[in-house]
Amino acid sequence: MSNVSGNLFVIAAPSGAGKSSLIKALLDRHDDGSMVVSVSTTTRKPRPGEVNGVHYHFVDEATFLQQVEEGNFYEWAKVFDHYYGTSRTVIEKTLADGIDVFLDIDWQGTRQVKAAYPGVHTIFILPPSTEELERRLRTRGQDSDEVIAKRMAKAHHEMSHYAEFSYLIVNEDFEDSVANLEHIVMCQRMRRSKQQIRHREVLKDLIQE
Ligand SMILES: Nc1ncnc2c1ncn2[C@@H]1O[C@H](COP(=O)(O)OP(=O)(O)OP(=O)(O)O)[C@@H](O)[C@H]1O
Ligand SMILES: Nc1nc2c(ncn2[C@@H]2O[C@H](COP(=O)(O)O)[C@@H](O)[C@H]2O)c(=O)[nH]1
Repeated sequence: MSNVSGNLFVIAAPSGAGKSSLIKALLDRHDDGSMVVSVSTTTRKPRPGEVNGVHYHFVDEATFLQQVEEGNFYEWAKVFDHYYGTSRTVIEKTLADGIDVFLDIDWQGTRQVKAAYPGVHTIFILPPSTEELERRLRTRGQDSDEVIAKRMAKAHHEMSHYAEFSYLIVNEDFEDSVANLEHIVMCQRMRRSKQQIRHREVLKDLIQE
């Protein structure tokens, strides 16, 4: 990917730790169109209130696998028995337009993104405890006991990958966590714009000579 000017951020966490809520809160604070969350494609069935094209692009398995064959995904993985993937063209176009992009994906997808785009900023969200994680999944009230049990059974494995990420946030107090996430994002934005100013200065000098 060349001439990329937006920043790419991956946020991963065990299911229920709060990553979608944190991304949403950050986007609500910065509603100027400078950052977006990528809408993934999935074979999972919509939860009550989930809207096709807003929360996910909901497709059947055959459609998903055809898109895999066609190379449409930037990354994809099977998570909790369902397929999930990130659209390649949307990511590349949004970044090229100078917009920061958040990917709410699992550790398998994160590995693929790191391999494709080493400049990605990776953030892992931890719950304060296993008990609190389960409480959050239950109070979210959107998954059956069976689904919650499956997600809790996979939580420790997901968390065992935390060291593959550049930043860790323990999501205990929600507002503190949003502030930490915002701090990481703003620091990376500033770094990127300083780099771009420096590149422009160097190019100007070189072209004048
Ligand atoms: N710091 C927090 N304290 C208390 N509750 C929280 C906190 N952060 C998030 N929650 C709540 O926990 C529940 C799970 O959050 P959320 O849906 O954002 O998790 P997630 O990591 O995106 O899960 P999934 O991977 O399944 O999509 C939600 O009901 C949310 O309001
Ligand atoms: N590798 C990918 N993982 C994804 C993607 N979209 C979501 N996810 C992860 O799946 C689980 C479950 O999500 P849920 O909405 O069913 O609760 C969670 O860890 C997500 O981060 C994706 O495009 N690629």
